[in-house]
Amino acid sequence: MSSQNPPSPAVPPPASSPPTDTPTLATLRRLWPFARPAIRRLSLGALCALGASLAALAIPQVLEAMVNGPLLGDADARHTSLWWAIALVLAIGLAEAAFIYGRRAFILGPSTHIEAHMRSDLFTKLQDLPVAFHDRWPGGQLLSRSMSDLGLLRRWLAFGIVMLVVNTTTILVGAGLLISMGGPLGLVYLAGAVPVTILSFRFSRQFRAISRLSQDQQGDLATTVEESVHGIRVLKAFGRGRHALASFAAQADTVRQTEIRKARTLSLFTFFLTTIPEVVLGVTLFWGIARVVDGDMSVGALVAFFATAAVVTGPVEQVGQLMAMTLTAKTAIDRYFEVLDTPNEVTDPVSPVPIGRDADGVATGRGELAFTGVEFAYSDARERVRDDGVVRPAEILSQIHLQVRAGETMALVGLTGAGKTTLAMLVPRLYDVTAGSITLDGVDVRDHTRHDLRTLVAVAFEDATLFSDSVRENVLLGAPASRRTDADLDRAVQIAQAHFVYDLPDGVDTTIGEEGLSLSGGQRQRLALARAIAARPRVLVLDDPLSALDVSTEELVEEALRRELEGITTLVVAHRPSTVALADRVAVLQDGRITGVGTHSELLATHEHYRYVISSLEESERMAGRATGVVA
Ligand SMILES: Nc1ncnc2c1ncn2[C@@H]1O[C@H](COP(=O)(O)OP(=O)(O)OP(=O)(O)O)[C@@H](O)[C@H]1O
Repeated sequence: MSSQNPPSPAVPPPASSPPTDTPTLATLRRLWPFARPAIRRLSLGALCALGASLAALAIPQVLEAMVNGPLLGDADARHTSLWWAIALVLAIGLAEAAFIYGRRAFILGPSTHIEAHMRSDLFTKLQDLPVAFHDRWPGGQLLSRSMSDLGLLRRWLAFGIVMLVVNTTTILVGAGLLISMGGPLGLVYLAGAVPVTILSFRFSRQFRAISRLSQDQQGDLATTVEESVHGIRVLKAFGRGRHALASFAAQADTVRQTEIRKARTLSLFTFFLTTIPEVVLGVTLFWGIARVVDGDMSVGALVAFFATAAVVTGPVEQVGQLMAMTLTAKTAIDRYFEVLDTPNEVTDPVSPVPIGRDADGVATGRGELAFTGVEFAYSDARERVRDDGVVRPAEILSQIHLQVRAGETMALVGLTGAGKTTLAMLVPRLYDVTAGSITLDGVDVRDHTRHDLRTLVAVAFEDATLFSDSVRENVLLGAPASRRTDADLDRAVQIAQAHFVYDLPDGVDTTIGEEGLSLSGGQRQRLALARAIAARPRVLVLDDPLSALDVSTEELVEEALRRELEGITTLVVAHRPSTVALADRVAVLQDGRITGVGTHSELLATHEHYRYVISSLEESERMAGRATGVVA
């Protein structure tokens, strides 16, 4: 039943991958599933906008009737007709205002809903995508896609698309009226559409490329800001603030220059869009007056012609802005779907094996862990020719065979870069093995849903990530619903020796700030450990989560772990001899292979590389002033 996934194909990095360049209409069509629920309100909004522009076009018709009738016609009828005409213009003007209000009222809601819906789908996708994806995609690129790109899209939905439809309709209806009213005069006016169309194509091509560049650069800039804020302590400690500022300023200047190029391209296009209709209007004005003088056209028709032309000129001049908005929205949609379309290689099986749970919903099982012929390569690792002649990313782990007995604490030991963390991350499927299998109580970990597997396996990393929330919420993050009581919280806190939480200003309800920055490294690590314990797993994967603790506190934690978590299988990545000494057995990882398994003393007696690793760890401890004397 095992869902043997193929080796993960490389996730394309955003910076080096060619940007998606689908035709604009094809891109816009992708919005349909999001827009469909709101189509009624969007259509009503578009109808209101259309009504407003038709009302604007109707006013010149009344003007024509007014000029030809009351103003130039019979003096007796002038008075009454004039009032009627004024009342009509006023009514049409009020209708136009009402339509504009209706457009805003109908469209505002749907556009914000579409934005929220798309943002939530993006967040769900980001949660679902494997760690390999996040290794490749900088945070700022994801942030800019979920925030500024979707904001641009909302503005386009609320204004751009509607005005584009309305303006196009106004121009087409206006063109029809101009031809019907002015005959050849209308045709001369419309001749201006030829250069405008040619320029529009050129503009569209240029603007699309710059718009993409600008949005990508803004994503990179967001990444820099995010990294600088995240690493503010390092920057300050190394006095690199000025350097960081200089490189940020250079990057910000690149964005500024791209924005200027973008604005220049748009300004040039707008210049032609404004100039061409004005020139054509001048020519038609000259010819129109001549026609009136020759008696080929009435004064009222000429007034109406120019009033209509004035109504049409506005939308023509706005075409540049609206096209720019549309192309920017298209880029935003492309960038959004680049993430949404990324295939997920770490998926749930079609027929998952359910996990056992007790009456309280806590996972049950022995927790026996077995690695059989496990191989692993990071998809972005340097490629090399393998024995079978196939070029593949170089393997980090190869031919791993390891049995971790139920309830046993197994330490993983090896030199730096040997692959210990990588091996530990394969258990909860943060990455999938590229060959071989990992089983938990005889079931391939890929045969459980990821949710179930992560109920069975809890992880605590050296780099403890805490969320901007209370201690309580941070610790009970992964706890089963029935095990979220104060007693459960206290138990996890006790085992992790995190008693300091009771001394915080609001005790366990204290908000610990973004990533728990207000806590020390050791305190953060103990909270991360408490979180793993509170999850009530069958297997605990500890990636050196006690590295920031002093040896005596580490011993207390380890003792509590052994005493309280009896029966829970623990795989611990060990960087300190003291951690190793507390394990039941130790596995030696050497150049991506397990070269020895046994108790600490057995390995000391028989395994040369192990002795070397342990003495290196001892040496590091000594240099850090924390000698433990485990080897001796
Ligand atoms: N996301 C990644 N993409 C590509 N290579 C990676 C990635 N993460 C780790 N590596 C590489 O995999 C190898 C093993 O790394 P790993 O972190 O598993 O070693 P480790 O034994 O835990 O090291 P340490 O003791 O220093 O923590 C290293 O060469 C590392 O550069």
